[in-house]
Amino acid sequence: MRIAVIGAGAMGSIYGGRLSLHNEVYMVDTSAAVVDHISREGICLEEPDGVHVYRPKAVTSTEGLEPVDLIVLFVKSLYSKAALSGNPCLIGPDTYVLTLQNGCGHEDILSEFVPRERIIIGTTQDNGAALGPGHVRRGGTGHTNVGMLTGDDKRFFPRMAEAFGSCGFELEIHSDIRQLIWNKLFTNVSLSAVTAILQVDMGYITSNAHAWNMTVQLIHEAAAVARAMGLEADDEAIIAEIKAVSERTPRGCTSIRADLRDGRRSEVDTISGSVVRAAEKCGVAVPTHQFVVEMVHAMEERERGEK
Ligand SMILES: NC(=O)C1=CN([C@@H]2O[C@H](COP(=O)(O)OP(=O)(O)OC[C@H]3O[C@@H](n4cnc5c(N)ncnc54)[C@H](OP(=O)(O)O)[C@@H]3O)[C@@H](O)[C@H]2O)C=CC1
Ligand SMILES: CC(C)(CO)C(=O)C(=O)O
Repeated sequence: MRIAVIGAGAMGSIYGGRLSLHNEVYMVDTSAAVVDHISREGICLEEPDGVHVYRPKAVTSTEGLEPVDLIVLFVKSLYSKAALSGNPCLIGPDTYVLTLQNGCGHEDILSEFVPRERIIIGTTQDNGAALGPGHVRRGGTGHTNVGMLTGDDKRFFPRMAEAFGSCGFELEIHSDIRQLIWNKLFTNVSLSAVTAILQVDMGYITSNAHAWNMTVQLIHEAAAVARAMGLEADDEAIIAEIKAVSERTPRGCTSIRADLRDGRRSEVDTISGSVVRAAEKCGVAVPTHQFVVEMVHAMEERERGEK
C-alpha cells in the first residue's frame, strides 16, 4: 500500500516506521529538522523487544507526489485542518484518511477533505514518547481499533488489515464507532488528564491515593455521560481497565502531559472538552471535567507566557 503518515512525532514514527517494512511510506512533517534526520538516519524506535531502525521516505512538502491509498493523520487535533489542507496532492478519488487521534469529533474536519465513506476513525492501544528527532520510545503495544462512518462497500479494510498486519499491527474492525471512541476516551479524560496536571508518569496514578481518587471521580462522571448518550459504560470495569493501563506502563508519558511540559497547546478541548459538551447536551453534571479543561488551559497559558 502507498501510505502517507502526516505528523512524524511519537505516534507517527511508530506507525510510519513499522508500516515501512512492507509498504511504501512517506513521513510528512513541517519540521525540516525531523525530516532531515529521518532521511539521513531513519526512525529509531526503542521497542519492547529492542531498538530498531526503520527507513521510510520523509518530506516536508508533498508537492508533485501522486495520491496515496491511505493517509494516517498523526498531528495533534489542533493541526488536523492545516495538515490536510497543506497536502492536497496526497488526496485522490480513492484515498482513505485514518485518524487514531485521541478525543472525539475528528470526522468534522476530515469530511472537509474526503467524503464520509473514505473516513476511518479509530483508536490505538499503542503509546509512545518522542525522545528526539526521529527517535521514539514505544511505551506499550496493542490493538489498532478502526471503524467507518459508513459501510466498507469498497472492501478497503481487508487490504488495510493485510498491510498493517504484515508490519505487526493487529487491526480490529468495529461497527459501533461511538462506543469505540468513548472506550478510549475514558482513559484520556481520566488517567491522561491527571498525569498532565500533576506532570507525572502513568504509574503514579495508581501509586498515589489522591491521584487515584481524582482519576476515579473523572471516570464516574464520564461514564454517567456515556450512559446518558445510550452507550455502555460499566464504572467498575472501566476503573479496572485504567488501573491496568497505569500498572502495565508505569514509565509511560501521556501525550497531553508532554504537550504541557514542552510548552505546547494540548488537545484538552477534543478530549475532556468533548465530555463537557456531551454532558451539556444530556443534562449530566461534570464539574471535575470542567475543572480539568480550565486547569489545563491555565497551565498552557502560564507555560507560554500568555495572559
Ligand atoms: N503519544 C501517545 O502515546 C499517543 C498519542 N495519540 C494521539 O496521536 C496524535 C499524535 O500524538 P503524538 O505523536 O504524541 O504527537 P507529537 O507532538 O509527538 O507529533 C505530532 C507531529 O506532528 C507535527 N506537525 C504539526 N503540525 C503539522 C502539520 N501541519 N503538518 C505536518 N506535521 C505537523 C509536529 O511538529 P511540531 O512538533 O514541530 O509541531 C510533530 O512532529 C494525537 O492526536 C494524540 O492524541 C494516541 C495514542 C497514544
Ligand atoms: C493514555 C495513552 C498513553 C494510552 O495509549 C494515550 O492515549 C495518550 O497519552 O495519548
